Amino acid sequence: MASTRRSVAEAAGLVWHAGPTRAVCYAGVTLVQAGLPVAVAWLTKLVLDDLVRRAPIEDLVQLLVPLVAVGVAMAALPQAGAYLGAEMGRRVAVRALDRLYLAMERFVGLGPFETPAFLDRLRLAATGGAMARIFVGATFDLGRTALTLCGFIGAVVVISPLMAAAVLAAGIPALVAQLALANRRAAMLWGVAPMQRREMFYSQLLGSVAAAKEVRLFGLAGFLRGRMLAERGRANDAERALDRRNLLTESGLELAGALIAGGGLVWAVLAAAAGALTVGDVSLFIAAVAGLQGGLSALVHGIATTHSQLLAFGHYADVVHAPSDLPIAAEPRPTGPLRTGIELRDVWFRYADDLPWVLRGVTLTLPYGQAVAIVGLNGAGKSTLAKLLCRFYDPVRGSIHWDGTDLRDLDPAELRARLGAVFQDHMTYDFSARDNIAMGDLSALDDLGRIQAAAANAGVHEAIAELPDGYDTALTRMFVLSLKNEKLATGVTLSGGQWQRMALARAFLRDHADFMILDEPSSELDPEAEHDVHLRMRRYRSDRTSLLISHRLNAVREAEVIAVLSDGVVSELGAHDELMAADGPYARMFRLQASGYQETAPHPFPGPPAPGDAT
Ligand SMILES: Nc1ncnc2c1ncn2[C@@H]1O[C@H](COP(=O)(O)OP(=O)(O)OP(=O)(O)O)[C@@H](O)[C@H]1O
Repeated sequence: MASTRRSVAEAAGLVWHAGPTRAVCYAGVTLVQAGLPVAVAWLTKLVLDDLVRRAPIEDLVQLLVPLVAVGVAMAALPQAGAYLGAEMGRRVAVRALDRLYLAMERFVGLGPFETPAFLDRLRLAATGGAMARIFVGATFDLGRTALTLCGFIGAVVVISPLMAAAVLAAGIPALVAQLALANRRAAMLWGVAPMQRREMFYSQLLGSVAAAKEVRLFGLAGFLRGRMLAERGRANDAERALDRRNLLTESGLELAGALIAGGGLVWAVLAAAAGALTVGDVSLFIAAVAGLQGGLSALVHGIATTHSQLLAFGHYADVVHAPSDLPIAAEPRPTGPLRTGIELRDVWFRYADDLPWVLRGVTLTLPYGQAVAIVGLNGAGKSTLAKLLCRFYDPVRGSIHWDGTDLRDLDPAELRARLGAVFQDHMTYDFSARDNIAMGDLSALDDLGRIQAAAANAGVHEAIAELPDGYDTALTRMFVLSLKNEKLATGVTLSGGQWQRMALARAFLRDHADFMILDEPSSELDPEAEHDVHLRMRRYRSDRTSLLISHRLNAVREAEVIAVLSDGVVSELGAHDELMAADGPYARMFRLQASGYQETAPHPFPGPPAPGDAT
């Protein structure tokens, strides 16, 4: 009930903010439209009665003038109403879209976007939001139908209260049945949402450039198509079951309505023959019963449709009113320039309560102006730690401090404005080369000089300059809309290493950042490029606080502090020389990697021993 109230309030707010004057005009037109059919029926009854009793022509004219006026209004008002409604609907839709995506910005962490239930809700919310204009229009229609209905009920009550009660009584079960159906439809939509999500996943895989190689090489197309169709089949089964139920219920209701109308007609004609009703009464009765039944049926359908739209709209309202996924300080402390460093104090973290711990008490200081490197085996939690430093998640236990202030007491947007980062799974935007780099700092969107400097720092300037349209070349094989001149273009794609340099250029664009996170920034580069990029990064990092994550130990050896992460804790800490002298796991990993570059190194994938080999 509370959620219904909230949805109704949200819809009313959307209408009001879309333009109060327009809303009032639309409501006025709707109100007048509602009264017109009843006025026509009543005036027709009076005209017929006057005709039967041979009333003077002046009396008839007095009735015919308003009857014609009402007819004209009935012809003209729907167009005016449709225009006002459509304009209001467009404005409502824009505002709904804006509010939904504004609300999504409130989710400052990554958690919700990794939760299937949230993703389903988001999809339904987007549908519900897009439905806002239909929902609002349907609500006004519903109001008009209800008012017309009240007018006809009044008319039938005047002639026969008993008949009015019978027709109304027939409508109540219909209303209850339709509401139940609407609830079932909403539950069905929620139930099939995961199937639709999976179906979309398979269909996207089948059409995705990224998956095309493996799909073809491993012959996955048939398998994926089968799974996609299986999901569609399950969703169809659920829809079919509901449609069958609808069919039975609605046929029964229509039949009952027809029987009541027929019975009423017989009664009215017999009553008129016996002199209990006038001819005008019969005409009004026929018009009123038809209007009442039509109106009741429209009302029942309208309520059911609006109700199911309201339930869909509820998902939209849920998302729009959802609090942030991470607690945001009511009065955040300012995030000043980094002065002393960043500290992790006994940080414990797991992605969900039912998942294993990734970090089990990490304590580490990243001193101001120094480069700290984190190394460790796959899955040790290095990227997780980097994400915690961006406050994409909060530690489950322990805390992270920026110059002594807990990250939870800072404004996440202010904190992130002070960070630069290259993530292991960096983005490749289907934009132009210029826009791709500008995503790192939108203030540089129109400053080609800054973009070129960042590209040069990342060692990708020459490659971009040689593209057909230089920095304006679209980096995609899809059709894209340039952010700059809104022209459609298709372009070229870059190699993996070039994309990685683009990600670096984005990070370098933030040359004002206090703290730089580089998570495997050179994993896709050839040895020469890697060497080059590391030289550039070293230059860039000097006098800056940075965190470097890399499996290439040669790349991290110059960091002031190297932390080895294993079993969820920092197991070794120190400069390269200290760690080598300690001869622990770091030294072993380093020697193992170095041995890979020796000509006499053992084969990395030794085959099974040959027959006769000594064991
Ligand atoms: N979004 C997520 N949801 C659930 N578990 C996750 C998520 N991201 C990572 N994990 C798990 O957390 C653990 C640590 O992952 P993480 O990516 O931090 O390791 P890593 O040290 O960076 O590994 P690699 O060297 O392979 O990049 C892994 O077991 C991984 O499965």
